[in-house]
Amino acid sequence: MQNDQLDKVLYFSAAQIPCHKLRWVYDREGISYVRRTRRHQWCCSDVTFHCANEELCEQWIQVANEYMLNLFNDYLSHTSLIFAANRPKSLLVYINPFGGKQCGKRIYEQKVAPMFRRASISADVIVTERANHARDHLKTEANLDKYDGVVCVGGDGMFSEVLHGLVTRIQTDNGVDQNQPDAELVPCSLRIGIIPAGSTDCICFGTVGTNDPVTSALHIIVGDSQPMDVCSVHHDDIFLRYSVSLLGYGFYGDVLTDSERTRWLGPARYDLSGVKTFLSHNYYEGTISFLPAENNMGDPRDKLQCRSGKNEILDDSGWSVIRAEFIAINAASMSCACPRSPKGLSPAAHLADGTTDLILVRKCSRLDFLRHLVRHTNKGDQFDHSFVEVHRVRKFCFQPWHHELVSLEDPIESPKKTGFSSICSAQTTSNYSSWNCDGEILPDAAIQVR
Ligand SMILES: Nc1ncnc2c1ncn2[C@@H]1O[C@H](COP(=O)(O)OP(=O)(O)OP(=O)(O)O)[C@@H](O)[C@H]1O
Repeated sequence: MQNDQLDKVLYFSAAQIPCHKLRWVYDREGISYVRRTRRHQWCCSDVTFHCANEELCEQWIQVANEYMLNLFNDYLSHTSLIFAANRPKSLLVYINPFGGKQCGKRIYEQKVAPMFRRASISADVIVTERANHARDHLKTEANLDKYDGVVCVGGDGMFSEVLHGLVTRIQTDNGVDQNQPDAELVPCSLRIGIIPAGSTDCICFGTVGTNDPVTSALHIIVGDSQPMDVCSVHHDDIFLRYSVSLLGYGFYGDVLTDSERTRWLGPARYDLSGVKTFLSHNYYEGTISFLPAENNMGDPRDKLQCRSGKNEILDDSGWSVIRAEFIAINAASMSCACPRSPKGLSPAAHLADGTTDLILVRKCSRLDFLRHLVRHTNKGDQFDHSFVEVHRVRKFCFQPWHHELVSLEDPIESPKKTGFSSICSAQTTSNYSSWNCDGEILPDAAIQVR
């Protein structure tokens, strides 16, 4: 095959197929594109090149490799994804071997590392040995000057570790006190890549649109980037955590608290805890105060998604205050979509404009709450209920109120905990719920978020 023929065939192959549905496979035998059909099968192939001479074959592979990466560059820029010209050359990779179905190491070694090698990216790999290993290493030891980016192989918890490690390190190096809620944080020049290998992988899904390690590796290789909002969470003047996806009090806090007891179940633990928490049907009293975003930031119900990264500094007037009984308070800084809930908690949440979508679900019947939950999985509008309101906000505070916990089914007496109901209400002894902050439980219920 002549050079120009290869050029044409490769061009047709790459130009006609959306990049997230495209994979390439090549070995000593030749090179082929693999394309996903409508029935989600992998069908081969648009180009296959065979060569008896090994050295010549290597040369073809090298040439084709350069062509393919250039074509993906063109493809990405034509489809208006934000494209950064400076591709990474050196990466620091953290693998959580225990995330999701415990496949992180295999995914990286079999799918991602070969692609990085072919793209001439050098990677220092650390397989974590304990929770917070990646965070602590980034905070104190890692020589960040050596790298163009940090990659985490795992789920949302792993991403959160890397985010905390990096942001904290940059602030420490620059003398910024994270405990000051109004401190101006120093931006971090290193980008974070996510190779999905967790249970929900909601951050990867919300930014890339799919949970596929090969697609994510391609985005990393070509230097694609997506800015993201990061919320800081404080209790009085103590920094607690950063959040990029969901801050949930009530229902999602209770689900997480319960699911932590059954980690051995793997991803199925969320289903079990979801059902138990739903059946418990707890509600919590508290005061939520929030600073609404300006009108030009859109509305959570306008169905207009935005990934642009605009973020103006504005004044702090116009706070609203609501005191009520809530089944759930959720702040979604991104859609929080995942394969199970393709729309997510707030389908039109903007990815990077300095706002979060605050969803307040007030006390309602169990059936009404079920209707609300089911609408996350179908075409119905989950905000179109009298007991649900949603606001796009820049800041908010929550203060819980002491309250004797009662069942909605029986507001006079406390629930009796026998038989099946004891399973359902096993976690309901507290007056407060907890905040689920991107999959981690916060130690305080009273928080300030900006
Ligand atoms: N070697 C390790 N041993 C035990 N825990 C670890 C280790 N490395 C990381 N962790 C912790 O495991 C937790 C869960 O990891 P991860 O987010 O990768 O998977 P997941 O919880 O299954 O997925 P998701 O967060 O998407 O639901 C993280 O909070 C992380 O701190």
